[in-house]
Amino acid sequence: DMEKFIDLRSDTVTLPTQEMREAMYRAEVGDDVYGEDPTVKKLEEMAAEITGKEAAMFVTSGTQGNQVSIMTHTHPGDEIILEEKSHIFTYEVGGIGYLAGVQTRTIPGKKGVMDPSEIEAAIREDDIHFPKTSLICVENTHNRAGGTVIPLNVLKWTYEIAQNHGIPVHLDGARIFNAAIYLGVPVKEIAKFADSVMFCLSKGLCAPVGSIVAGSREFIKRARKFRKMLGGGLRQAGILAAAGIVALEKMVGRLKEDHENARLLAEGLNAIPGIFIDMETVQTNIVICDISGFKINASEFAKRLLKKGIKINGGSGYLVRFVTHYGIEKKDILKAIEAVKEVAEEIL
Ligand SMILES: Cc1ncc(COP(=O)(O)O)c(CN[C@H](C(=O)O)[C@H](C)O)c1O
Repeated sequence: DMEKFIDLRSDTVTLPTQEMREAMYRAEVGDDVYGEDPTVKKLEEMAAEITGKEAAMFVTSGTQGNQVSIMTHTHPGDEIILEEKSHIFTYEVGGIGYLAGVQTRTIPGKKGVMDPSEIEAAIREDDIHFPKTSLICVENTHNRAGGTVIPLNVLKWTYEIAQNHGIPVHLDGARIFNAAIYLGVPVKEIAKFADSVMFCLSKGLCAPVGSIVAGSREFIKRARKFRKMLGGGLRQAGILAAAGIVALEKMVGRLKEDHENARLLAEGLNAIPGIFIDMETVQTNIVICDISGFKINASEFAKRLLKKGIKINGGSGYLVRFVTHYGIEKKDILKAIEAVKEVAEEIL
């Protein structure tokens, strides 16, 4: 059973709180395809206000939110600029090619952050041979870089370059609330440097399902049709949106505990011979470790930790990710550090 494991695979594993379950049970609902679900509408209005956008739309997942945003911003045959290890490029099943029909121009980021001058250099000029660059995607926090935050001045600079070229910016803000807590600013101070923003209710904020896309009224109107096309037109979705409302009202402030737990974990792991962590990347709730010093890969390492009651994702490489979240307490962090120490002693 899940209970006996300390699950550090992802913040996607968070379970809904009792308060969310009660709100879901009591939710006032209607047919959201007709725009008649009062709870979905309330969530969308809250999300628009929080992001400082004109409108917002409930979507079934972060992936659906990113895909629908890209379909809305672009035309088939366009080129989009995004970071080479971004979620949109790495983990969305090639959806942007299949659904939006766009090609990608990836740029290697530093700690997940693309250099705005490299973005500008990648924008296509007007030439009979060239596709049009029609979107720039940024990810904040950046998952594979270790949950790193884009400095606000860099995000502003990126947005100014995009605006100078008449190109929209989409912000994959799956963990934008983590970024806002880290920076000590309201979410809208980040979201103002993007035309569309996606954020997840179902990760650190603990809702069982769903994400939000926010943008101009006109953008959301068109995005709603692409969502419908993908089968995302939901009926009495207020059952799900009710949990999202609790997430936004009650679960944001506590994210700093996840950040403190990640820092505690990183400091403990980094002291173990065979593990290397770039502590500058430990900013929010994700810890990426290089275990090549153990001479076993991520899958073998994950297997050994599983035997000690710790769940992390495997993989063929030598980078492993630990993610802290609502279900993880300080005692679990200390147990995880002990378990890794035992694995290190078995190996070294
Ligand atoms: C930056 C970012 N943007 C989008 C998504 C997609 O969200 P979902 O489609 O899983 O709701 C994720 C999920 N990330 C998940 C995780 O981290 O465990 C997996 C990798 O898909 C994400 O990290």
